[in-house]
Amino acid sequence: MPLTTEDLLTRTAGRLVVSCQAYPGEPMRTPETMARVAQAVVEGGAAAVRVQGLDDVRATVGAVDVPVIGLWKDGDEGVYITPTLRHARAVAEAGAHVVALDATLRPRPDGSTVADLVRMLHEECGVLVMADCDDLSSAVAAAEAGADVVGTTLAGYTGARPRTEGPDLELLRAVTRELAEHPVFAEGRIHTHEQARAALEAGAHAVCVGTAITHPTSLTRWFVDAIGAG
Ligand SMILES: CC(=O)N[C@H](C=O)[C@@H](O)[C@H](O)[C@H](O)COP(=O)(O)O
Repeated sequence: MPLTTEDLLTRTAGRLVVSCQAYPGEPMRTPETMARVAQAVVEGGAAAVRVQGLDDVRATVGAVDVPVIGLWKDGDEGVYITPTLRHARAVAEAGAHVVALDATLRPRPDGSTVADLVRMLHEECGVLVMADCDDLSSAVAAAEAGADVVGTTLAGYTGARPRTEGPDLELLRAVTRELAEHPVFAEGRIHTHEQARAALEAGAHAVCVGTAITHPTSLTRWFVDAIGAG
């Protein structure tokens, strides 16, 4: 049975989504490792997980019983999060319940629009869509295009907004106010419990945390820097 928007929203309301990603060349970058990390965060109470790469999606879908938000990062510049129809279809076929994709207003490499991607994912693949946005206008456009969930994922990474030290709460407030009933996931630079609570207070439907839970190299570096031991 495919996941419905209502199922996703019920399961994630006021809860934590955890992004489990390792980066190219890193020791933890294997699908088996990320699936284990996903299992570990689900044991801790994660309501859904977000994973990158087709093999990670396949491994994780078989390992956890929570919704899996899948994406395919192709490169690290420009539109790289599930950039084309081909990438989006592949993530859906790998088993993701929700496909996350770049929903900024920048042109996509295959000339597709967010509306094209949403239509294909809903009608042909039967999966949900998380729109990774970078500012208010892209969030409004993604909601209008029919994305099931809008995320603040790309705020601070495209030049549309300054890169705030923590989450971009100003944008989050503006998006939740403007979109009213449309669900918004707060994502990006949420590093503390207080920031997670503040994101929910700002109107987020759910909070997605990555680095501060699943990236030991960064966590270690933060401690090393804090004690001046680098
Ligand atoms: C900008 C971009 O490519 N963000 C990616 C999106 O999938 C991931 O690298 C982030 O880790 C994720 O968004 C979670 O954010 P944070 O790790 O800050 O909690």
